[in-house]
Amino acid sequence: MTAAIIDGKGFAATLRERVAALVPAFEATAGRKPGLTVVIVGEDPASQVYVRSKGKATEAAGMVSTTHRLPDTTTQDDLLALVRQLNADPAVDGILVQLPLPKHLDESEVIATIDPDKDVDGFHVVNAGRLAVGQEGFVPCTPLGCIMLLEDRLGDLSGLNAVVVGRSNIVGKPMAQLLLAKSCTVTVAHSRTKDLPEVCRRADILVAAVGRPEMIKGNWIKPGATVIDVGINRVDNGEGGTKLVGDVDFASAAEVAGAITPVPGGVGPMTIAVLLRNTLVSAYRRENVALGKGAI
Ligand SMILES: Nc1nc(=O)c2c([nH]1)NC[C@@H]1CN(c3ccc(C(=O)N[C@@H](CCC(=O)O)C(=O)O)cc3)C=[N+]21
Repeated sequence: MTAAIIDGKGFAATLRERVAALVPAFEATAGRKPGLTVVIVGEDPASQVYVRSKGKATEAAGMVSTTHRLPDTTTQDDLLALVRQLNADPAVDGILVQLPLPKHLDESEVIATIDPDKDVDGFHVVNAGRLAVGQEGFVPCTPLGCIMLLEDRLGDLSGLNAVVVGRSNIVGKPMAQLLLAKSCTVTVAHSRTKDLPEVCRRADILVAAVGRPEMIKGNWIKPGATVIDVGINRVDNGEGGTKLVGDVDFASAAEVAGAITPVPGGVGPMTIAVLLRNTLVSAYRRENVALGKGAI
């Protein structure tokens, strides 16, 4: 193996500490702590695990964590009414509605109802638009975490060829926008892309966000490239249990890449750390407390 392993878990721990260190100054001025409210509908066990770890991380950073657990039988009107109540609550700086929602609920209407200035997930179309035109708003946590890892590793990204594999609204598209804002030459590849391996081999920065376990192989990677694996796929481990793998075939990719994020321990932990960062930023903005540029 030749690639350096990018320690997302360690970077995320440091980011959470930096967020926590900025909470007391907010509290001293605003007279309250930053608050994140998570809404979860239904009993999906994986979602329950994520929501619990978000709650713990929020409290560990010195912020107020509130969780609304709603039953599977919740109606669209009930859910929209809760979101409107949270929009109006001055103690709530961030609202996160855990996705996916049960099938009878309309996700896009729920997201559209969240106040864009409390949308710490960055999923509202207003925030997607702000990102596209370079205005201040909220950027989705996973792609912002990826940019932080890339800049930590490479410094200035300008002029680099970046290939994003995947075009989802929550990762691929915002990732491409962020890389473009950093002056990369950006290609967005997807399931219909012709000769995907050849396109990937042009990348100095390769971001894999397709949701197909171990699809991207070592011989698709330019020697020395930086590989960011956003995939989190639970697969059979061949011993009657399961394991987590990314969208990149780690063993072969690590022979070729200059640096690579592991799964687990790479991008995943960054997502929660950036959520706390966005909540802190929201709190400072909403109370007009100054947070120096580049402070976090
Ligand atoms: N409104 C909304 N916002 C989200 O940000 C959101 C969501 N809904 N729904 C579910 C996905 C998934 N997600 C993850 C967060 C952390 C890890 C994470 O920390 N993963 C660990 C491993 C965790 C494990 O062992 O299962 C790692 O990669 O090392 C993974 C996945 C946020 N999501």
